Parts: sequence; structure tokens; C-alpha cells
Amino acid sequence: METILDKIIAKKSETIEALYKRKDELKTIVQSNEKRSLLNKMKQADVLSVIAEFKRASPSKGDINVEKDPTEQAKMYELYGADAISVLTDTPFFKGSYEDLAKVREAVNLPILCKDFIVDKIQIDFAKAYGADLVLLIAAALEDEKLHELYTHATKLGLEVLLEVHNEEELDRALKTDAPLIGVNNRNLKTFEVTLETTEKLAAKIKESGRYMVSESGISTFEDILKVTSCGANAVLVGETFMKATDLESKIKEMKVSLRAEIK
Ligand SMILES: O=P(O)(O)OC[C@@H](O)[C@@H](O)c1c[nH]c2ccccc12
Repeated sequence: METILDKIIAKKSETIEALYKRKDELKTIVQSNEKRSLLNKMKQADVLSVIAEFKRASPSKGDINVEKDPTEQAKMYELYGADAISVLTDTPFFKGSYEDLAKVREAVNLPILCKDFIVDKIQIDFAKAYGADLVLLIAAALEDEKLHELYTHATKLGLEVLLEVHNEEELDRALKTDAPLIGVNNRNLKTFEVTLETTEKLAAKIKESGRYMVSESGISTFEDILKVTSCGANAVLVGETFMKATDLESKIKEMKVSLRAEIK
């Protein structure tokens, strides 16, 4: 059966073809060499790190907030204490773009994650050119060889990688790389089912391996934060809750819990 992940990936071939046509653009963009490391921040942090996402829409939720302006939202995220910003750049399913990424880069000085379904090096080149400091690589979407190739390409360009897994098999594959940042997606990209048990199940192995752990998706309440920090998450990645929040400041601030106190 064709899953939504298959559909997204199939559509990517069109995007990639278009990016190769725009390749010359890359030469004209002046890239800054400023180093903004989420990993270093997480290493030093004794409170939970919060990655706040700019997400207009998604295949599972439809339109989430299509009114919000990336520049303004990014400035609010920074002002209220987010540690990094994730920007969706997929257009067909998430209504994002590299232009959004560039706007967020202009607006803030935080590390920025380019959130996309990366299956080709050219997407990493564009992410870098438009101002990303990190890229997402999704184990479920990549064979081992491709995963290694893209991981190497990103690190060569000076980008950090958030390597996303959803189950133990994917985690084992992720641990064969030396990626220090592992993201556990609580949402199954094939069925859309969301449960924080995913983080709880995989946490021990990630901690044992000495990697840093980001719990992604489906996080909205203080109880959710306690659940993921008590099993060892160093960071959370939050989209919908922040895009819809009426009081964004308190929503972000309530998530900045102490890690020392929570880990048993
Ligand atoms: O809106 P949420 O449930 O807070 O989720 C944010 C983020 O984790 C989610 O957007 C995400 C996680 N992994 C992805 C991979 C591709 C696209 C999107 C995602």
C-alpha cells in the first residue's frame, strides 16, 4: 500500500529536478560562515531545549495556520526563549519554501533547522545557501547508503544533522552513523498515529549510546514535557502547538524545565 511518506518522496523528484535547474543560483548567494550550533547549546544546557517550528500546514492536519508571517513568528520564538527554529521547506504538502527559510534567517540569530524530506544532496546545498545550520535526515525515507552519503555531505558543508527515527530498527541504523543528534518522531509518517510512547520506548538505547535526544511531534502540554524529559529527552521539537498558541510566551516558557531535576 502506498503510504503518505511514499507520496511525499515520489513528489520530491519534481522538486529536485527544479532545484538542479536553479543550481547557478547557489553561486550567487553569499554564505556566512557564522557557526550556530544547536548541539553545543544542548551540551551546555541544564534546561530542556526548545526547537520551535514554523509550520503552515501538514498532510495530517491540513491548514494549521496559514496567516502567520515567518519573520514575525521567528522573532517571537527568539524573544520568548526558543533555542532553535525549524522551518518547513516542503511546498506541496506543508506549504513551506526556501524563501521562508531565508526570511527566518534574516529575522533571528538562532540555529535554524531546514525541515524537509531530503533525498538528494542538492536539497542540502539549497538549505545551506538559504541559511540553515542543521538539516533533518529521516531514516524511514533513506536506505543506509543514501543516509551515509547525505550525512557526509551535510557535515562537509558544516551543517549539523538531526537524524530522525521512529522505531527500533531505524534507531539501530541511525546508531551505525556517528550522528550525535537523534530525533524521535512521535508521529508515524506512514500512518500519522502520534504517541509519546515512541520516545519512551527508544529513550534508553539513545541515552546508552551517548547521543543527544530530541523528542518530536505531538507535544503540547506540561504533562507531555514531563513525560519526555523523565526518560531523558534533551530537547523537544514543537510545531502545531506554537503555531496555534494564543499565549505563545507562556507556552514556550512552561517547556523550559530543568533537566537535572527530571532525569531519574
Ligand atoms: O506539529 P507537531 O506535532 O508539534 O510536530 C512538529 C514536528 O515534529 C513535525 O513537523 C515533524 C517531525 N518530523 C517531520 C518530518 C517531516 C515533516 C514534519 C515533521
